[in-house]
Amino acid sequence: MLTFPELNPPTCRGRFFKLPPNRVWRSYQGGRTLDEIAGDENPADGHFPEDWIASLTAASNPVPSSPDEGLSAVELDGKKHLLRDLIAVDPLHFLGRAHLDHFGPNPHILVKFLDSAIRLHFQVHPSREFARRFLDAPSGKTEAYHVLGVRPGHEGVLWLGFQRPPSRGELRRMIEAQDIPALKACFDPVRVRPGDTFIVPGGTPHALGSGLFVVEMQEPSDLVVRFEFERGGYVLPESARFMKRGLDFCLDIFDLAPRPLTDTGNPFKCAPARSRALSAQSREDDLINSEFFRMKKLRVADTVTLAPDSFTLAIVTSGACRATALSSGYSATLSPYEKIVLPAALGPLRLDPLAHAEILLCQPPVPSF
Ligand SMILES: O=P(O)(O)OC[C@H]1O[C@](O)(CO)[C@@H](O)[C@@H]1O
Repeated sequence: MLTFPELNPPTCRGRFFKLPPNRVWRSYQGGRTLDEIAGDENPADGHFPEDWIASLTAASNPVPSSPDEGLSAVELDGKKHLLRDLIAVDPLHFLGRAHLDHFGPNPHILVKFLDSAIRLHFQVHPSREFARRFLDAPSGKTEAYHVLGVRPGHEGVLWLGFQRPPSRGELRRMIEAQDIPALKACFDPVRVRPGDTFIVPGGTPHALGSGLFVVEMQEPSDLVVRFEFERGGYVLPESARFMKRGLDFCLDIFDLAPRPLTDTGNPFKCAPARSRALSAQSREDDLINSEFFRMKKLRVADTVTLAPDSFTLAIVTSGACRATALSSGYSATLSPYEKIVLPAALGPLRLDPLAHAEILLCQPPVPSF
């Protein structure tokens, strides 16, 4: 076990941890909404359109801004520590025995606020199976989006799966020629609204549209094949297109099955699977319960007590509340868009709403998967 002079298990116990903004460089532009949330006097879109939350995953960028880019930090007794280091001194407390035995000393999820000013590059991520078999990586990048907002003046669309898939040869031609109209014609964009949730399995060609503000949850990796080379005036260097493996290797990642969207069904949309009362006026909905991650939505209108069974990331998506760890009395007010890490062994957490609050709970998969 690692030890740090000022970090030891007792200092981590009996409390939860607020996560400050952790902005990450990306090749597309956005981030104005994140600036506004941070209280920036001159909010503006730029190349920091994402906030990586509870991240132990390093960003893979053409020119890294810092070696720790992507890794979340927390403040403890006035000092900043990487969440990775905090978990390393007390992994059993943060993750629990079953998780630790099954997944190792890592929360095994990556969560982000993603705030797009423009449509992202068309891209595809490897599935877990592909990553393990051909990339020597433990995780692929199945991902999910929970839509929080659509900027005024933007349509609010996602491009998910090929509705009219090209053959492998046609796809190679479109990518080599950067025939974007032909690539676009393979998709029917999907209109989205705040509150919608989508899951995008690894292998699915996709792009998030412009003006979206979402909570994105994914397997903990930054593996991406970007098959559109220019967006918003930024041209991706060769090394950032095909994971340095070449186009032919990457064509095997694509799911080329047709993914039709019908009036009654969108194969990527998640219907709330289960809803249960937490108290007289508060509810919990299961949005996603998959082998990759779990996401729940709480609507808190009166006092509730939660007893999470694993490492949990809680994000206030509207309203505000006071959170109290009952084992210690440690408490804090949570405002809109604040996020906290709850160690698996924290014990019961009481939430007293200050204004009707909506809270997303993001968790690793149950270890039996
Ligand atoms: O191509 P870029 O700028 O790295 O963007 C990749 C982004 O796309 C996503 O995979 C969403 O599709 C994000 O998780 C990721 O950060």
